[in-house]
Amino acid sequence: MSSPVPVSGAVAESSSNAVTLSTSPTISAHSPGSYFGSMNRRLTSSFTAPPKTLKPFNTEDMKVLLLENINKTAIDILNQQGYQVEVYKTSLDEEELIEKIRDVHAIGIRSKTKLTAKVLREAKNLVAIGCFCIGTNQVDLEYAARHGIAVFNSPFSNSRSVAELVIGEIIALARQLGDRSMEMHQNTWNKVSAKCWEIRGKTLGIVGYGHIGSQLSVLAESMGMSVVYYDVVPLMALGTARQISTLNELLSVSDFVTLHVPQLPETHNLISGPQIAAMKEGAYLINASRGNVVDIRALVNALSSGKLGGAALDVYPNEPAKNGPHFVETLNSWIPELVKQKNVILTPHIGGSTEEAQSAIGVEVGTALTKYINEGSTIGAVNFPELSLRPLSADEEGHVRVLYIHSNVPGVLRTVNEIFADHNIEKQYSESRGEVAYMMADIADVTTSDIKTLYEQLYNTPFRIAIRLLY
Ligand SMILES: NC(=O)c1ccc[n+]([C@@H]2O[C@H](COP(=O)([O-])OP(=O)(O)OC[C@H]3O[C@@H](n4cnc5c(N)ncnc54)[C@H](O)[C@@H]3O)[C@@H](O)[C@H]2O)c1
Ligand SMILES: O=C(O)CC[C@@H](O)C(=O)O
Repeated sequence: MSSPVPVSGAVAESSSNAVTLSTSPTISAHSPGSYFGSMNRRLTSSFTAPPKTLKPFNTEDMKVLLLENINKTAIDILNQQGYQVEVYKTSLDEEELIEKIRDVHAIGIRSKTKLTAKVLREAKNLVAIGCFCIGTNQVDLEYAARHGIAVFNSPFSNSRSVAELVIGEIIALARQLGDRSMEMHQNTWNKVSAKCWEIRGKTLGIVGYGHIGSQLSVLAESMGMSVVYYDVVPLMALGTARQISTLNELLSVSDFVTLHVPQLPETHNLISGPQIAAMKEGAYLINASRGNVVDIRALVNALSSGKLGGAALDVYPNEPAKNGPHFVETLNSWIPELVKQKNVILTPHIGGSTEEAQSAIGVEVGTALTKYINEGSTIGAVNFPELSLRPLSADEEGHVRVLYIHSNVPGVLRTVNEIFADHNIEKQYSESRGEVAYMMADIADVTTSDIKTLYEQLYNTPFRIAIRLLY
């Protein structure tokens, strides 16, 4: 544990409850030294008293790594907190990632960065992960939860962008726009109408009627399509759409089939040879969900045999970590065959890549990260119990907020409340999710020396996964 040293004058001045405790630059939320320090930040309060400045650590010690070209809105939010923010436009390969992640308290990624157990094992200081996207399959969520790392995402900020892309692709496939445009770029005039269709009156089959699927349903109906959908749970139909009880039935009645399911073991190769065989002759397949939802070899066979009239793919089993000439055979062995097929639109995972979506995601996930780091709020976490307490106000002197992540076993609250016994517990809230539970508590009548004792006692409890004390 680092030995207490006086806080700097600037911080002491800015905070009414500055204490003579500080931290080393290697501050860690998982070690007893981690809660020492100070934080110069104002919290909003629902009370008339001015907000209290919580001081979990020196903000300049807080290191955030942002990968994959995360939007400026997020960078601004994190910079405004005074964190040290390091930004990369691309993902990092595993070796570089392990090197970088050792040092940081929070990391922001999109869909390319694989935060596996192997990588997370090295992330000794990591408190939070922000997935600046919808999908969280790139993170080992369970490992993260078991090691006290909260994961946040943006569940619907890019849904509209994906739905609009799919609408564009439905028309582009029906009119063979990709091929006509490519021919013109190669100086070939090829005016044809054979197998080109209006979309009015055609049936769109949506697999997965969640945020994206249901948004798409509304757009497609407004253009005169009939919509059917298949989902593993019963869901309210929007407009005149109709839920269908089996995937095979949906496949057999749809002119266009579009996939909007998450990456799960059950959705791996959800569409393969037998499912394609169940589709209508000349139908079209669109996949903007995750790459391994479609068996691409089976798709290539169906395109070359003429069974399918075309396909649009935005996602692939293996995707390059950065822009450039990387969509080649060494990435996925079927690429040379796929790119030869007629009426196939291939896009580089851009479903959610619009200015609107990226800016909204930056705000949403950037804010969730700061609220967790500064206040302990886990609202919006995908692997943690969701909890929040109102911020402390400035007139609440001598208070400490305890954030205690622990194994979900009997007897924890009894033990913890014995540790709190000499103090008034003003608020306490606990929630579990699977094997992990999270307790937030605001404790009154706490002196500076109590903080250290409280921390040490909590640290030594057998159920502890991670602790932070904000004061
Ligand atoms: N291409 C892109 O840029 C892009 C952008 C955003 C999201 N996505 C992907 O799209 C997926 C869907 O996004 P969403 O926001 O609509 O998710 P969502 O969670 O709102 O909806 C998913 C729906 O799929 C259903 N589902 C799950 N398993 C199923 C199965 N086996 N068969 C049928 N339905 C099943 C769920 O019940 C749910 O209703 C995301 O998980 C993400 O992987 C891709
Ligand atoms: O922006 C990305 O990289 C991912 C987009 C999308 O697949 C998502 O999961 O939101």
